[in-house]
Amino acid sequence: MSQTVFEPAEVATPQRAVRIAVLGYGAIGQQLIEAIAHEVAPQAAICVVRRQALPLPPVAQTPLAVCTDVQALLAWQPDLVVECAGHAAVSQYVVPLLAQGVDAIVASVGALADAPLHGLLLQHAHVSGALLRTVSGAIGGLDALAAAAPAGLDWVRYTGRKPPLAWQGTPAAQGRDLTQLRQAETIYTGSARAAALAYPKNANVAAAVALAGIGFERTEVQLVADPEVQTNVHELEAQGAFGRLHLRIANEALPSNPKSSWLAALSLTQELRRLLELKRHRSPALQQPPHCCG
Ligand SMILES: NC(=O)C1=CN([C@@H]2O[C@H](COP(=O)(O)OP(=O)(O)OC[C@H]3O[C@@H](n4cnc5c(N)ncnc54)[C@H](OP(=O)(O)O)[C@@H]3O)[C@@H](O)[C@H]2O)C=CC1
Ligand SMILES: O=C([O-])CC(=O)C(=O)O
Repeated sequence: MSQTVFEPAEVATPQRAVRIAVLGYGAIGQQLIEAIAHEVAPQAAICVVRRQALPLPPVAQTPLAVCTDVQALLAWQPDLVVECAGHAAVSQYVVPLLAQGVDAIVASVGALADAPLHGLLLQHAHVSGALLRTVSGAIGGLDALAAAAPAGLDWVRYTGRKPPLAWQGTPAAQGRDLTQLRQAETIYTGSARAAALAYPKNANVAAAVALAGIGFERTEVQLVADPEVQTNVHELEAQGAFGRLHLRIANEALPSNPKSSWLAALSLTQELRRLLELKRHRSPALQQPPHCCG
């Protein structure tokens, strides 16, 4: 018998495989799917949501279904959705899926800087009972920040420092030749809200820090293009009644996208592990071989 994500002894009445929808097949999505198929949930049915209906080869013998619209995805009845496609996919897919009671894990945390969208997500999760999880992504220490917040935080600062190449295609490239940068240049200072909205592919971490700590307006953000660094460096500093926090993390970027850190993909995978574990306790029947859409 092939291996399942759940311990067979713990499964009362096997009925079907857990169905995981993955939004986006880019640098993070491909890492995530490899992890699901090889280790996290080898018997899961996976449906990949793409902008175009391009077929995908199976990963570790797991057939990958492909959907290109929300109606087809809803018809497939996913048990949970993992978003790694960008801010637009949050409103396009996560909102209607949450409304239908589908648990969601969101990597594009910066999308929640759009206050009406954030409100809608929370409302749908509340009404449908679905879980909405955002990831710490490319940073860490958010558990400490969240724990410290109720006791009072005086200030929270986040600095995102990446090589110039990682800022191509962003407002940082306007009026500036990033390839000619010889020293570190601050390309943004301001609130986490404005950072997340202006840099949707680079400031999701700023949004995650804001959500964990003192919110989008009060979280101070600095973004730096730095030719001296080879990694994506994230720094979190905070002071409050608890004491003082300073965390610095130097992340390897994913080979196919210099903007995105490998840790972001690992963090999404870890959140998926946690959610599957929770779902296993809630509905032990989720385990049998898949029946895919697409
Ligand atoms: N929280 C964190 O720490 C981090 C969060 N992120 C978030 O994760 C996202 C994905 O990162 P990454 O994988 O590196 O990015 P990539 O650009 O490598 O991949 C994004 C993928 O999403 C697809 N896509 C884009 N829009 C849609 C849509 N509306 N519907 C379906 N698919 C879509 C793209 O498809 P196509 O090929 O057709 O263009 C592409 O395959 C980022 O945009 C960012 O928002 C990223 C890094 C860190
Ligand atoms: O992956 C990273 O290093 C961080 C990132 O892009 C983001 O915060 O959006």
